[in-house]
Amino acid sequence: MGHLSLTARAVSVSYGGRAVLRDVSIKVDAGSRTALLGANGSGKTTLLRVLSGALRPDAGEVHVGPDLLRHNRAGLIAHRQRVQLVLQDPDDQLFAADVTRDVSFGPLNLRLAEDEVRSRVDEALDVLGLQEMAQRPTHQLSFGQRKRVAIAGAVAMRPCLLLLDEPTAGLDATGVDEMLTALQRLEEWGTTVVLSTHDVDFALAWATQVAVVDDGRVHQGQPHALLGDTELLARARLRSPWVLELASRLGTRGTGEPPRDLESLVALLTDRAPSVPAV
Ligand SMILES: Nc1ncnc2c1ncn2[C@@H]1O[C@H](COP(=O)(O)OP(=O)(O)OP(=O)(O)O)[C@@H](O)[C@H]1O
Repeated sequence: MGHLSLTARAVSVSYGGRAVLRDVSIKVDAGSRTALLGANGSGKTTLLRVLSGALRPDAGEVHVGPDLLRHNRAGLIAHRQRVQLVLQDPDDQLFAADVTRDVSFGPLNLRLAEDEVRSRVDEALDVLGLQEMAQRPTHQLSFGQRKRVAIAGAVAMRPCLLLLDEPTAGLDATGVDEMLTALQRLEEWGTTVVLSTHDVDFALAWATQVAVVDDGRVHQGQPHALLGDTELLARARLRSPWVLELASRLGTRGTGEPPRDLESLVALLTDRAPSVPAV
């Protein structure tokens, strides 16, 4: 396998005459961790669909490494063997009776030999930490587990690039930790991951490069530079990272000792008065 870069150049998409992406360019470096950030409805899914080949843009081009994505049958088959998109809602993707059958679907469709299918499915379940659930009916799994099964289905296709639409949305803290472990293993396994999120703090903790969707345009850069640009974040209807928010609140409070108890810290961050005055 091995990492490959993914590039979109001058991409525009409109739905019914309404522009969602306007002359957008983005470069996902081979081996990077790229977070695509934007508010609800900003166009993240649309861009991921363009990158995956599922949506043909009105204008612009997509390249994997040096190869141009062509929207004919052969071009799309070749592209999908390298780039896989996992949808936000696992229930849009899972349909087989149990986990193994679901994850086998893609490799079986490639008409691979039985041994090869089995080895790909084992590998995908292992990377996603799902071996113990291999025989379980998918509908009995938790939402977070179903999300990982959907990713395993894409991983079984052995893509170089994995596009994950909101992989942490709707997960509790344990689910997010399990997803982070899976992302780490995918990276070690040689897959470059691009994910969409509106969680600025998650992007700051995970990504090596970020792209912010703002009114049909995409701004790309280093996480610390872009996510420190509070004007851009406000325009894109995204929250500032909590560390910046805390630092700014502490700054306006003068040079005294910062509060150490949770209640006073929450009060500092939210303007909510503590029930017991902080000393
Ligand atoms: N097939 C479609 N036909 C018409 N409009 C669409 C279609 N798909 C998306 N849109 C519209 O395009 C805009 C961008 O949608 P998109 O799903 O790409 O945003 P998003 O950033 O992924 O949103 P969310 O965070 O809510 O998933 C939205 O206003 C949406 O309603």
